Amino acid sequence: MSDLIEGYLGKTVERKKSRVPAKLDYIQSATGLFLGLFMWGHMFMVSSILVSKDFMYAVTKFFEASFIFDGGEPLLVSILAFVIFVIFITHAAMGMRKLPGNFKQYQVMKAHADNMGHEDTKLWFIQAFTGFAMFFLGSVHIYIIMTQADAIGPYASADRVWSNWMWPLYILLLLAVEFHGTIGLYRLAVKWGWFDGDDPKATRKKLKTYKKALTWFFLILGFATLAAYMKIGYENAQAGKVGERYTPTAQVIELKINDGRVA
Ligand code: HEM
Ligand code: HEM
Repeated sequence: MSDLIEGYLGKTVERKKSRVPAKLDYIQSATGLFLGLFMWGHMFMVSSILVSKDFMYAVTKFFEASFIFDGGEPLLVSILAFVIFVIFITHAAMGMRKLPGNFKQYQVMKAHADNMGHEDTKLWFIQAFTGFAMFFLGSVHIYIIMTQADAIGPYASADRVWSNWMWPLYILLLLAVEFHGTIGLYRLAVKWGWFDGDDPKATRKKLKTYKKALTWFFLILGFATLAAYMKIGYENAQAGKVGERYTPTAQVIELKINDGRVA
């Protein structure tokens, strides 16, 4: 009954405003923070290919807990991807509340932003746009990784990027997630006053510089990584090796020794 009254009148029986919006904001910030930090880790793990194929192979096997399960267990990566997907969907559901719902709302927001000429208000627009794009781009990626966790590795990932045409999607997703993530973390720091100190204005300026530096850093790292997978995928396609799995150098040497070819 009280839900019904609040539903129609926008106030509880005690004439108080609901606390739900504040809770939803908190969930949005918490999931955003988690995803933002997760993505930093993610970009470093994925960029292991820039060191060497063997290193990327070792990182993959580490996440499959090959130190416990012989040869690794990709199901663990599927479970991790599922958990991330749930957090991603929760965050997106909270984010939907902030997107303009019709053209009139959009027009009001745009006029307000233009009129204010305030950089942080413009940042909000970028965040709404990149967030919307990730509904589609992020879902495709996470679903594929979750259902094909056994196909992660120096060759399998490169084949997916090149031969399975994931690179155009990754270019867009990389741009969206890097802008959205760093702007989001910046906004969080400002919103909750994490590093305010004695002079919040000076802090905001500093935070802006960090934001810019981090965006550039992760974009350059991300595009270098993507180029590395594209190159390996292209070479595999040229050599007719698409679908072949990578054998780490140590294992190749061992095989050769067992074969009697190396004394
Ligand atoms: C479908 C996917 C997503 C949608 C629709 C979405 C939407 C949004 C929106 C609209 C905001 C603005 C909230 C505000 O300023 O009041 C936001 C904030 C944020 N998002 Fe996302 N987002 C998505 C995915 C992600 C991902 C993958 C990350 C990780 C990099 C992320 C990190 C953040 C952060 C750190 C914030 C700041 C939280 C806050 O201001 O409370 N988001 N998101
Ligand atoms: C547990 C969850 C996740 C796992 C295990 C994972 C794994 C991977 C792997 C293995 C790659 C290399 C390419 C491939 O194999 O297809 C990759 C690339 C990529 N992932 Fe994820 N991913 C996860 C979640 C996410 C999320 C939530 C986002 C952003 C919304 C994201 C954005 C990207 C981007 C942009 C690339 C291209 C990398 C680059 O250009 O440097 N991933 N991911």
